[in-house]
Amino acid sequence: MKIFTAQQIREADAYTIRQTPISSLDLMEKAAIACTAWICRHYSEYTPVYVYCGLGNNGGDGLAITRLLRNRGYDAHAYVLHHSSKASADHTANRNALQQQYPSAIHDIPENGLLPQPDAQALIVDAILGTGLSRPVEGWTAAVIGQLNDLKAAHEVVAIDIPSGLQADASSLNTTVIRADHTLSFEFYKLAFLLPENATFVGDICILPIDLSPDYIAQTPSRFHITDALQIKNIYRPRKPFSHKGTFGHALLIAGSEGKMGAAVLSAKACLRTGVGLLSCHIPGCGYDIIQISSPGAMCFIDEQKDHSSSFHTHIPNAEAAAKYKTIGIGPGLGTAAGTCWAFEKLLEHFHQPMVIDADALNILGSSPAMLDKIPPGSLLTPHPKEFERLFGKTANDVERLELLSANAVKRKLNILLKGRYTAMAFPDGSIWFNTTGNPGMATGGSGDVLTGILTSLLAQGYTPREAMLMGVWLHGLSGDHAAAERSEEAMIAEDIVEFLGKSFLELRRRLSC
Ligand SMILES: NC(=O)C1=CN([C@@H]2O[C@H](COP(=O)(O)OP(=O)(O)OC[C@H]3O[C@@H](n4cnc5c(N)ncnc54)[C@H](OP(=O)(O)O)[C@@H]3O)[C@@H](O)[C@H]2O)[C@@H](O)CC1
Ligand SMILES: Nc1ncnc2c1ncn2[C@@H]1O[C@H](COP(=O)(O)OP(=O)(O)O)[C@@H](O)[C@H]1O
Ligand SMILES: [K+]
Repeated sequence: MKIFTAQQIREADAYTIRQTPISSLDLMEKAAIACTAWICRHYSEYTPVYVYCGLGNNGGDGLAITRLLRNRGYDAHAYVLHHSSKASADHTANRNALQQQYPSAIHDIPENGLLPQPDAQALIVDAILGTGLSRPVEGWTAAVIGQLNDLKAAHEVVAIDIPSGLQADASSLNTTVIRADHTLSFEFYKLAFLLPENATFVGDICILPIDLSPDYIAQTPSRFHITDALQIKNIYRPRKPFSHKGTFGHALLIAGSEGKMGAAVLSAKACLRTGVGLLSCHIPGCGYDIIQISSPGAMCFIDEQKDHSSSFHTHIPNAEAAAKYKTIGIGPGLGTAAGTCWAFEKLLEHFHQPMVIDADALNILGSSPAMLDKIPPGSLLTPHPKEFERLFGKTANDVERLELLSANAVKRKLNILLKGRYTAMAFPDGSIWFNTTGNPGMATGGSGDVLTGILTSLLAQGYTPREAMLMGVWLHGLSGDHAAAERSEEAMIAEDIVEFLGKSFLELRRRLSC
């Protein structure tokens, strides 16, 4: 699914009005019908509704929602805030429609006027400012938003299209923005919804289709995207009847150190459960029994060191030997001992196929930036925000961080993801894809190690690095969702993500047969 900028959304709107029989007012009505239906599904007709409307089309939506809620028996009132000198045409048309049917439902609040004190249990609907925001809010408008935010402890807030004050495509850090519990947005996610710094503004997101022109959507290029099930279904390749273990690649996993063998176990299990043909693990001496007992499907090399690994480079003594392994996954629980750093550098001398680099392997790169230049093009780097910062440096806000992520993916021809609620995946072509599967139950030690195993497995099986990243991150989140559904977000642990990989694959297969 594409993510459009506010400007592109305006163009989609205009294109739809030009190319189809639908008028701009009809489109607003569709949007308002969808929002009203959502509100009616979630709040009883005894809920008083206070709709705060601006003077643009976002306010027009609010006025139409007030009328439609009244039609459904709700005690809804529109408070029109005079933050500007003139109202938009569709705002005025909807004001007139509300005035005609329910004159007592409209309340004008002049600039610097006071807001009403909402009844107990009232729902607040924010239709003050939408994608037409042209500057950060300040003065009276900021004060109004501040007052509404102060009511949040006692009232739920539903934002229409986007929380007022939030910029769709730029950082809104240190500006005044509505703090919504739910955001009902039209047709597309906005980039701002996916940034961690906006989590407290956006709340839960619901995307409501309003039938904007499919032609415009298909023809218009976008740099930002959301991965969806259909796309993953197209990437997924079911196994052929005559395939054998050689068909699905041999992966080498370099992981674990004393006290952190669990990370190696989780990665190895995930790699096996994702379908790799053969898996060899290189681990320190202390981990032999642990890996052999926990993951009997994996083969095992033991390092000469007991507590860390320092000789894994010997598996790839020259370019010919590299061909034995389709890919290498390195990093989970590895540690950053001097011998490990040295062996990693030596490994990169002869291994030039795309590999998966995570955790301590990223930390090693962070403290030795020249090594970054030696990472094979096409490799997958999987930092969480702290590892990202160690690798590429600090940024002032989340939008700048996305740019830094993308710039490195392009410059270094790497596939780099940034983990989070909506993991961002940056590709060498400059595009950025966000993943929506997953849940806070995955915020538990070892979840990332599982992802490394999944990605390593998919690369070994011959998926391209881009396919492996898109599909692996999606599967990882979906398996986390299955684990949470069955075992709760609290009780689920990283191993559960591995256990539910099977259910996720079955779901992919089912979708394939639909
Ligand atoms: N596209 C779609 O798919 C559909 C879009 N629809 C809806 O249209 C919305 C976009 O409407 P829009 O373009 O009229 O802009 P909107 O957000 O109401 O703001 C403009 C007003 O705000 C003002 N203003 C701006 N910044 C300000 C500030 N910082 N502080 C104070 N004032 C500020 C500006 O006034 P001025 O700049 O002149 O002072 C003007 O009065 C969109 O979000 C969605 O809800 C649906 O109805 C149908 C389908
Ligand atoms: N709130 C969340 N919603 C969705 N996914 C999450 C959430 N919290 C964590 N995750 C996922 O869990 C994984 C955690 O990775 P990481 O921090 O590297 O864990 P560890 O180092 O303990 O293995 C990431 O893939 C991340 O996207
Ligand atoms: K709004």
